[in-house]
Amino acid sequence: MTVDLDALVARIDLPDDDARAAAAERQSRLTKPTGALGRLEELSLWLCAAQGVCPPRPLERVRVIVLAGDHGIARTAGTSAYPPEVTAQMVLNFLAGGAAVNVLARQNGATVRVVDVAVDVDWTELGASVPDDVVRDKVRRGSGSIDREDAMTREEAEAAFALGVRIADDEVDAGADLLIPGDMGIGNTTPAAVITGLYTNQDAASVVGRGTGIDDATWMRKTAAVRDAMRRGRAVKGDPMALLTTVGGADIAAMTGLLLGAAARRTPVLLDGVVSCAAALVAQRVSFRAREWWLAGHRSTEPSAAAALDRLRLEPIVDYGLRLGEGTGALVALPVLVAAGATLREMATFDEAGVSDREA
Ligand SMILES: Cc1cc2ncn([C@H]3O[C@H](COP(=O)(O)O)[C@@H](O)[C@H]3O)c2cc1C
Ligand SMILES: O=C(O)c1cccnc1
Repeated sequence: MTVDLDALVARIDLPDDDARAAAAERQSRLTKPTGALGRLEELSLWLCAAQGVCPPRPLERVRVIVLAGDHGIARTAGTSAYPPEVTAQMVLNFLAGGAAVNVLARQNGATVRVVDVAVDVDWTELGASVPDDVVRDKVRRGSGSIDREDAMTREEAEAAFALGVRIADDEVDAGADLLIPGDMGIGNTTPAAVITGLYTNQDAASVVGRGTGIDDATWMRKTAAVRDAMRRGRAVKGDPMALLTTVGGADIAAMTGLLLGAAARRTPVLLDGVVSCAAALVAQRVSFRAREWWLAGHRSTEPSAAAALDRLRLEPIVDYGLRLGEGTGALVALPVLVAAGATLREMATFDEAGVSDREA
């Protein structure tokens, strides 16, 4: 199967400027001093533009899609503070509802879907029973050690990417009105740093962070691995699918497809941490319009997240020192976006409430 990127790009439009203008006009008539709701006003305009309607509809079916995959670099170079088997164990934790993403989703009335894109496990061997819809579309077991070999074949990258697009389509068809990309994969901050380093023109040391909490010696190994992978990836920077193949990972390829698929379906996205920001950088290389459908939920403490957000020109909604992934940062930001929509939708206008507007 090959992915027709041109056809996908052709389906990506810009959000609705008329709805945005109507939102700005309505904001100016609400019972508050002009501009007094600060960034909530800006977010409400964005939501109207993305939904193509003013006032905005309540967000009723927010879906977190956790894309799980392992990364060979965690085994060969030991770039994580935690062992690789945690990826599969956490997938089971997500399914049982015990992870941070489950708790935060429940708090917000959002739901979580987990997809095994490339977890390095055979579930039956492990003696675990995993629902068919979680494993059905698995692309491979783990991704290659990107400091020395490709993450996967081009065919696998395209299959993973197409899976992401398909997930976006399925979710939107099922009524999703906001998508949150979540990541789970020990070692995944390494390919995220590689991609971000390449697309923001920074060296390895500037984009490598502490991930799950690595010590100095591990940081040095991780930085060397990122440097080597960046060397391998530099030549294919201009070809997003080749970049994903060479130094990405199947889960990151799927996330890239998900972000573009959401844009093609005119569906807003709240980005999360380093992995979704790296996928967003790749997706932006495919379509510059796609970015207009995304908001940055939060600024992770990882240096590559800040670099990527800067390049994407996205100002995060919250900056709470989170460094977890899974979609958690986006879920912490979600109530702010919900509040922005609610004020624009539900506040009385000066006319309705009989409140005197400012003198013209
Ligand atoms: C228990 C646990 C739960 C997690 N949930 C998300 N991550 C996050 O941390 C990992 C990336 O960091 P690094 O590159 O340093 O391995 C990914 O699994 C990411 O999803 C977790 C990590 C752990 C250990
Ligand atoms: O902020 C993130 O997204 C992050 C940080 C560390 C590990 N995993 C994810």
